[in-house]
Amino acid sequence: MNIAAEFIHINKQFKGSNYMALDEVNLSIREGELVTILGTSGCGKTTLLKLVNRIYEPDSGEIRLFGQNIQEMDPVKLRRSIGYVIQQVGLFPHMTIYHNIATVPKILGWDKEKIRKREEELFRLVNLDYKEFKDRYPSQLSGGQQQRIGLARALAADPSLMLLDEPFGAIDAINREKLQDELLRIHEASQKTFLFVTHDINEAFKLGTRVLIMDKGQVKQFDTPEAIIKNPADEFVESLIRSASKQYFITDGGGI
Ligand SMILES: Nc1ncnc2c1ncn2[C@@H]1O[C@H](COP(=O)(O)OP(=O)(O)OP(=O)(O)O)[C@@H](O)[C@H]1O
Repeated sequence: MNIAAEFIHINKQFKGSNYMALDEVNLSIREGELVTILGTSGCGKTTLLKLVNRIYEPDSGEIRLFGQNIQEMDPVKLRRSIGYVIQQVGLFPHMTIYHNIATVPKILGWDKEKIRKREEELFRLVNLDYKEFKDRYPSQLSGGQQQRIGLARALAADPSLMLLDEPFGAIDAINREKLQDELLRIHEASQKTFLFVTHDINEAFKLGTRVLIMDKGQVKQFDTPEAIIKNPADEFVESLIRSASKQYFITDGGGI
């Protein structure tokens, strides 16, 4: 299987800070994986994502996407080739849902018919009725619906990599479960590589094909949910698992 993203000796320390936001991070992520990134507040999860779309630059080290060093890529083109979903959604308030989703396809020069077909496909994918929602403005949608549109917009130009930073963090528990199930379905259907930041342990273990556990800028463990539960790498990982709700760790089947 191809390698989608590689982090090679990545270090990052913010100006004025006396510790490393990322400390010697080495990772290799395969194409098609849904990697969840889990850790305590301030451990470097968001920084790791923002290095991938070059909102931040590392102090040292190299990041490769599909074999290409991102330092050698034009940052604007790079960002257009990556889907990015954040907790605050970030839809343009003065644009209809249709035009929000069409932003990147328009920049890429798609014709109207191609955009319309893609929109219909995306609405189906995120489970919203095209006719009902396309002409609404973001403020006329619930938080969960907005986040679905955020997801659709990020997927619009068929990016090979999706970065998701706590996308469901502000959604109530019931809708959050639904969105998680939809995300799993979308990932399965798209076979794209997803990097998903969360501080919710249940979410990380439910969604991740592999879970990346971080603490103080360092990778503590990177493995499948089952392997982490069976063999936590150290006390930090063990205590994280212990602190999780019983939902995914103690079930009738005895596992996740
Ligand atoms: N732009 C910045 N300038 C200075 N320090 C920063 C900046 N961005 C992040 N940091 C610091 O780097 C460290 C890692 O931050 P980061 O946002 O990556 O953490 P996180 O794991 O995503 O946390 P959370 O779960 O709370 O969002 C923190 O100590 C944070 O204060």
